[in-house]
Formats: sequence, C-alpha cells, structure tokens
Amino acid sequence: MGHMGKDHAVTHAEEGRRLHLLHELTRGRGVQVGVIVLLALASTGATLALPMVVGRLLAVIQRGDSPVWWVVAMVAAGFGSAAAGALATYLLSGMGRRLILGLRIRTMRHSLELRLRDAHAEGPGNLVSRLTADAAMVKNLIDIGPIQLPMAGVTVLGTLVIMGLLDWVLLLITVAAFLVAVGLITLVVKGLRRTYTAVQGEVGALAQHFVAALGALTIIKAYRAEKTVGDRLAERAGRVAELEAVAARMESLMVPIITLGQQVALVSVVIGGGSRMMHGHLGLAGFVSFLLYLLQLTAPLIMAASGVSGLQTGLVSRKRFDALFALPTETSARAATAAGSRSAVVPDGRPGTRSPAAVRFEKVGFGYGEHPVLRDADLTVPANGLTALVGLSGSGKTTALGLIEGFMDPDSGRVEVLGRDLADWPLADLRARIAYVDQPCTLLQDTVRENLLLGHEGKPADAALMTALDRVGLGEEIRRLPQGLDTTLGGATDLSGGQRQRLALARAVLAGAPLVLLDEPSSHLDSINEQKLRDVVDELAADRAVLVVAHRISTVQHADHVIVLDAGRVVDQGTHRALLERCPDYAGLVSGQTLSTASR
Ligand SMILES: Nc1ncnc2c1ncn2[C@@H]1O[C@H](COP(=O)(O)OP(=O)(O)OP(=O)(O)O)[C@@H](O)[C@H]1O
Repeated sequence: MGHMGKDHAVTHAEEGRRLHLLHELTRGRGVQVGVIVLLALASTGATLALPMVVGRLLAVIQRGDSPVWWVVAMVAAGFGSAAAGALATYLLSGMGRRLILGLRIRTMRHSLELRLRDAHAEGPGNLVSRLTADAAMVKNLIDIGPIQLPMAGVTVLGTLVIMGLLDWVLLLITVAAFLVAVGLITLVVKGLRRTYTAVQGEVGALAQHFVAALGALTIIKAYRAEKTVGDRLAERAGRVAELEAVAARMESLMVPIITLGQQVALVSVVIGGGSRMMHGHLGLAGFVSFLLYLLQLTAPLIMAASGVSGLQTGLVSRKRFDALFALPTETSARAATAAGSRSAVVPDGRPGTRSPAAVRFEKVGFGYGEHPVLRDADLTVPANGLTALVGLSGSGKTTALGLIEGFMDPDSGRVEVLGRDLADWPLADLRARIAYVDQPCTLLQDTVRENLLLGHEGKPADAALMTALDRVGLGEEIRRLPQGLDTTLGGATDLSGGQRQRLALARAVLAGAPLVLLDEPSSHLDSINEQKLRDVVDELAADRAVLVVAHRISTVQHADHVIVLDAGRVVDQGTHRALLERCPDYAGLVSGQTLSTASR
C-alpha cells in the first residue's frame, strides 16, 4: 500500500516533465523557425502555381503569342519550389540533430539518477536502446513531422481549392474517388501504430537480453552455452522480424490504395470533364490544368500517407522516452515521499540527541517485493571501531548496507546514519560521508587515477595516490602497468579480483569518510595481502566507523563489535568473545561452514 501511495505521488510530480517535441525543437529558435516556415510556404506556393502556369502557357501558345515569360515563370516555379523545400528540410534537420543530442544527454543523465530498483527493472540494454533505435525514430519524426507533413497537407488543400475554382463538379468527382482511399489509409495507420508499439518494445527487450548475455560472456563460454544463448536471442530477433513483417505488409498497402484512388478519379474526371467541355462549361486550358492538378495530387498524398505511417514509429519512441523520464530520480522520489508524509514523520535527526552511533536501525523492515528480507531489525554500529555483520548467505547483510547508503528506503522502522534520520539526509550529503567497498569491487572503465578519485572533490597529487596504493599493497603493481596511474582499466588491461579489492579499499582510504562500509568478498586472499588489508582496515577503524560484512573468521575475531543476522532478524550483537559464549547461532556460524576459512 505504502509503495503505491509513493509511486502515485511521484507520477503526478513528474507529469510536467513530458517530452514536448515541438516545444523542445523550437525553443529559443524563433528566427530559424520563421525562416523555415517561409521557405516551406514559398515551396508549397510554387508547387501550387506550377500547373496554373502551364495552363497559361498553353493558352498563350494557343493564341499564338510569345510564350517566353511563361516558360521562365514555369522554370522558376519548378526550381524555386525544389530549392526552398530542400533548404527548409536541411535547416529543420539541423534543429533535429540538436534536439537528439539533448535527448541523448538527458537519457543518460536521467538513467544515472534513477533509483537502483527502477534502473534494474528497466535494464541496461533497454536503456541503451533509447539512445540508439528510439533516438533515430524520433529524428525521423522530426524530419517528417513538422515540415514534410504540413507541406504535403497544405499542397493537397491548396490543390483542391484551385481545382474547385477551375471546376467544382470535377472537384466533387475527385474527392469522392479519393474518400474511400483516405478511409482505408486511416485504418492502416491505426494498425501500424499498434504494431510499432509491439516492435519497439521487443527491440528494447532484445537489446536488454543481448547486453545481459554479453555481461555473462565468461560463464557462457565456460559452459559452452554460446549456441543455446545465441538460439534464444535469435528466437527473440525472429519475433521482432515477424512483427516488422506485419508492419511492412500494412505499409505496402499505402501506395496502391492511393494510386487506385487516383486512377478512379482520373477515369471519372476524363469522362466527366469531356462531357463538361462538350457542354461548354470548361475550356481546354482549364481542363488540362485540372488534369495536371489531379496528377500532382498523388505525390503529396503519398507523401502524407507514408509520412503518417513513418510518424507512428517516432510517436511510439517518444512514448518510450516519456516513460523513462516519468520514472522519478532518487532525489525527486524522495521529495515526493517527504511531501506526502511530512506530517507523519516524528521530528528527529537532530545530531547529538542520542549517544553517538554511526548507524542505528530501529525495528527496520524491508523487502524487495512481497517477501521480507529484513524484519524488525535493531542494530547499532558504534561511531568508532570495526563492526562485523555476520549471518548465513541471503540473511540480508548486503541489503542492510544498501539501506545505510539510501539505495532503498525501509518499509518500516527507522534508519539513522551519523546521528540523522535517513529520510532527512540529502542523499548526496549522506553518500559523501560514506565510503563503500561493494562485494564485487566494481571499477569504472577508466584510468586507475579516476577510479581512485571517484567522488573525490579535490585533486590530490600523484604522490598521495601512490601512498594510498602502497598502504593496500598495490603500489608496485600499479607502477608496473604500462601507463601507471593513467592506465585504463576494464579494457585491454584489467585487474585480478584481489587487486580490485585492494584498489577499492585504497579508494575508500582516500575518501576520508567517517563511515566505511565494506562488503567483504568471500573469495580467498593470499595471507600476505589479507594481513595488509586487515592492517589498513584497523587503521581506518581507529578514528571512524568501519562496518564489514564478514565472511572470514579472522575478520570477526578482529572486530570490536559483532552483529548476528539470521533470516533478516538481528539475533544478537556484542563482542566476539561474549557472543561465542551466549549466542548459539553465532557459535554455530563460527564453527560451521559459512564463516570458516583456513586461517582459523
Ligand atoms: N536486487 C534484489 N532484488 C530482489 N531480491 C533481492 C535483491 N537483492 C537481494 N535480494 C534478496 O534479498 C535477500 C538478502 O540478500 P542479501 O544480498 O542482502 O544477502 P546477504 O546476507 O548479503 O547474502 P550473501 O552473504 O550471500 O552475500 C536474498 O534472499 C535475496 O534473494
């Protein structure tokens, strides 16, 4: 229930952030828009004038007068129309490129600012397809939408008006012949919109599965699963192709429908026009002009029809951008919940009102979905020293760290970090005070230097960076890299698991944060490096709080304070010795398989 309330409030707050393409496109570009509109109108006007000029030319020749000026006018109208149209399209396309640039940047920034769970639910591949496929579709939409379609529309309307002036009976015949065609096309366009929505959703899903497979490439190869995984991806690609085939069949109907309409109109007009000429209602020049206008009607109609069908993909992609931008960022989601529940919040978070603790959980409940992961968890991490969090795999240790970082909000109870309620911490300020070493020791695909300085505001000298690396025993190895601190990691050069862990710890050392969260990898470290890391952690713990998710006996033996988690509940907390004596769960963990290592 609580979740639904939150999300509802957020949706409303985000409503104003919808993508208004035309507005985005034209904002601050009034002059350019004016020039484009003038060019488009000039081009359309020239197109409309052409058959009239040809009619006049015929009349002049019929009378035996000099046709020179009318020939010049005809050529000028023809070239002028083409040139103005091309220039308008080119200018518009430049505006479109700028809009796409803005859209791509906004997509990337927004994706980075999403809540973790939303980002995971969207999936990296699906987010990436916004940058590629969806951006291309929107560009298409801009190229067609604001200029070609209105130009085609104006041309059709203008042509019809002139045809009406030439002979309204023939106009009625023409319109009747085309009406059926327009009705059929409307049906096709509706079907297309539905199909494209499905196509683009499937393309996003395909990209998502492909990216996920690439992320698991090592394991896919190790288990010789290239073919199986490839087959499954191929099946998905096949689904996309099937849907595209449906769309293609619908699209291929467009031109025949219009051509058919035109042919019916042509036959009717020739018969009707002949009869009207015989009865003296219409002259030869008028009849020829009418026929030329009728022939000229087909091009803008086909352009409009294919434009409208092309628009559909762009409109579907615009919806996909809307859906992404409607997802709240971490900050806006918190602002929305705070606004909705402020009255219910007991005023707290004043530093110094309680005994100083780095972290305090009071009756904290949390679950990723229906299933609770933490239940009524009460725990305290002292402001100084090494605190170890232990528990069986899946008992909620990493989740507890995530709550401290504010990656998620507790469903119930309260989390206090560094003397302030989690809900009252601006996330950036909170995270500036925490150094987090995650279990996989994630590194960015960037230089050693950038990896060390992630989130660091100053620019420490290389010597300081090397000192930090030496402290974790990684200095020599980094010096040996081809470009030292400037070596890019994650590409051709990568680090081993143990090296990553040491680099991540050096990053935490440099951060100088009053709270260090360390999700200890369960992998084995060689004893020299393990000792070194323990020394660094001890040094850190001397003047700040270090909370370690411990997988090694040596870590808990070393800790000043141990918290025991079991299936999301804190069963006990205290010193290693006291817990060994009084807490059977802890004694079981220590003597059992999970925490045991060779160092015991
Ligand atoms: N992103 C997630 N979405 C849904 N469920 C999750 C997610 N992360 C963890 N869980 C579930 O939450 C429970 C606790 O996971 P957590 O990672 O906190 O355990 P842990 O104690 O750190 O385990 P380990 O020692 O194996 O790392 C698990 O049952 C897991 O299935």
